[in-house]
Amino acid sequence: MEVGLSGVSLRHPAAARGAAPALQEASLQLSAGEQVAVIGPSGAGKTSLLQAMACALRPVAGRISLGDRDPWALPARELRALRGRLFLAPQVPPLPPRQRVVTAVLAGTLPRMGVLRSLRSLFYPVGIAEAEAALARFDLDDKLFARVDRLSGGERQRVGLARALVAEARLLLVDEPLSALDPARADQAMDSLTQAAGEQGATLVCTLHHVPMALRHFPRILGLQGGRVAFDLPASQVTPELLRTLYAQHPEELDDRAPASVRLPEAAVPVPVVMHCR
Ligand SMILES: Nc1ncnc2c1ncn2[C@@H]1O[C@H](COP(=O)(O)OP(=O)(O)OP(=O)(O)O)[C@@H](O)[C@H]1O
Repeated sequence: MEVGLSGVSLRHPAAARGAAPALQEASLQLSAGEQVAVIGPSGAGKTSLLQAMACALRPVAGRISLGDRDPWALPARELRALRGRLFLAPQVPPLPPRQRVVTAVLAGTLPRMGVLRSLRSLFYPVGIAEAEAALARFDLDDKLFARVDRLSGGERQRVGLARALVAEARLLLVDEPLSALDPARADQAMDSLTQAAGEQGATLVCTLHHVPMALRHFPRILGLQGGRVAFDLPASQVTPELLRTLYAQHPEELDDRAPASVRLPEAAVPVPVVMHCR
C-alpha cells in the first residue's frame, strides 16, 4: 500500500496543554512494498508516526493518504475496511494471559474475517497450519499450543510478529519488535519479518531503537527528532555525523547501537554507558 504524509502534525488527546505536538509537519512518501526503518531518540515521535499511519490518531494538521485515499475523508464503513488492511504491531503485544499461542497468532486474521467467523474462531481456531507456519519463521512452532503467560518476554514478542504476518496486511506497522530479544534472535527475527513482508508485497514500517539493526535490514531510514523528520535517506547514506546529530540530546541511546562501519569515535561519546535498559 502506498503511504503519503504531507505536513502532518499529531497531538495525543491526553498530552499536557502546551506540550509540543508528537509529530510536527511530517512529510514522506512510501511506495507499495517499500521497507523503511524509523529511528530516533526516545520521545522523537516514532510510535506516534505509526499511529498516524494506522489511522489510530487523527492529525491536527496536514494530510495522510493510504493507497491514494484520505482515510479521514472516508465514510465510517470504508475507514473500517481500510483499517482491516493495516496492521499495527505494538511494542508489547496485547496477549490475554490464559490464551493459547495459536489463538493469539490467529487473532491477527480477525480484521480480515467477518464478525461471525471471527467470533467462532475464538473458540474453534481456524487456520492452525497458517499459525504454525508463521511461528516457524520465528523458530517458535513448538509453542503452538502453549499458554502465552508461560512464554518468556522474547517469545511473546515473536508471537506478536507471527500475528502480524498472518494478518496479511497491505501495510505493516511494527513498533520496536526487538526490545526483549538477544542479538542473534533479533537478527533472525528481522530477517524473517522483512522477508515475509517482501513475499506478501506489504509495505513495512518498523521503528527500531537499535540503529545497527535498522541499517543492516532496511534499505531506507527515516530519522525523527522532536517530532520532525530529521532525515529520510537510503541506509548507505546515513553517516556517523547524521546519527550524532540525531541523538545529540541522548548520546547514550546511540552508544553501542552504532554499527561497526559507523561506530562513533571515542571522543564523540561523552559519557561511557555501561548498560542501557528500556
Ligand atoms: N498517550 C500519550 N499521551 C500523551 N502524550 C503522549 C502519548 N504518547 C506519546 N506521547 C508524547 O508524544 C511524544 C512522542 O512520543 P512517541 O511515543 O511517539 O515517541 P517514541 O519516539 O516512540 O519514543 P520511545 O522510543 O520512547 O518509544 C512524546 O513527547 C510523548 O511524551
